[in-house]
Amino acid sequence: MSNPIYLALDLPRLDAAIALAQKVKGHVGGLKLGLEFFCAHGHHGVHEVAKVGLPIFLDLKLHDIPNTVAGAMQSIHVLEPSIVTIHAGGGRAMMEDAKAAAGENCKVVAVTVLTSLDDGDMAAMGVGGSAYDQALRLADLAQEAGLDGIVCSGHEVGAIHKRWKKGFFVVPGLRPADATLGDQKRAVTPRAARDAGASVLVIGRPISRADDPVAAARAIEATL
Ligand SMILES: O=C(O)c1cc(=O)[nH]c(=O)n1[C@@H]1O[C@H](COP(=O)(O)O)[C@@H](O)[C@H]1O
Repeated sequence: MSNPIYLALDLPRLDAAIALAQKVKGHVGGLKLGLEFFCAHGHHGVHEVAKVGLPIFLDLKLHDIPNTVAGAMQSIHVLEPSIVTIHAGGGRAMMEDAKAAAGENCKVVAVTVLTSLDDGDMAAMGVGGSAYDQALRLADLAQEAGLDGIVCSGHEVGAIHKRWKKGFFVVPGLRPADATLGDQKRAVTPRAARDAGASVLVIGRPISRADDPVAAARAIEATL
C-alpha cells in the first residue's frame, strides 16, 4: 500500500520548502501546497517543488461563483496536480463546474467543515446543528455533485465513508498523541484517521516544525 501521508509545505520560503521535501521524501507519499505557498510562489513554485518527484496536492480551497472557479481550475491544468481542493460551501453548481473543468487524472475534493472549527463556530455562523452534522450534509452534496471526495476531520470520516463507499477522503487536523493542537479544534491521531477510512493524511507542523522532521515523519509512518 502506498504511503497516505501528504506533507503540508506551509513554509514562506521556496528553498526551505524544497529542502524539507527532499529530506522527508522517503517517508511521505505526496506534497501539499496551500495558500501560503501558492500566494508567495505561484506556478513557478509548484513547478520547482514538483521536481522532487512526489505527487502534488494543490490546496487552493476555491470558493466563488461557478464560472470563476471553473476558470481557475482551467488555469491550473498546466501544473498537473493529483488533487485540488474547492469549498463545498460554494454549492452544487460550483462543484459540478469545477469537476467538469478539472484536468485529467486530477481528483477534485471539497472541504466540508474546516478542522479549525467546532460546534460553537457553527452556531456563531448561523449553521444549524453540529460541525459533524454539517460535514455530513456537505459530503452528501459533494457526492451528488459528482466530486471525487471531500476533506473532513477524523471525527466524521468514518460516518461519511459508510455513506460514500467509493469516495476519496482527505483528512487534515492530525496530531500524534503528545502534540500541541495549535489552531486545530477537531483533531485526531493519524492512525485513528487511517482506521476510520481516510485515503490521504495531511500533516504539516508535526513534521515541518519538528526538531528532526525526518524522525517525526518516520515515527508517524510507523504508527500506521
Ligand atoms: O484542505 C486542507 O488541507 C485543510 C482543511 C482543513 O479543514 N483543515 C486543515 O488544516 N487543512 C490544511 O491541512 C494542513 C494542516 O496543517 P497542520 O495543522 O500544520 O498539520 C494545513 O495546510 C491546512 O491548510
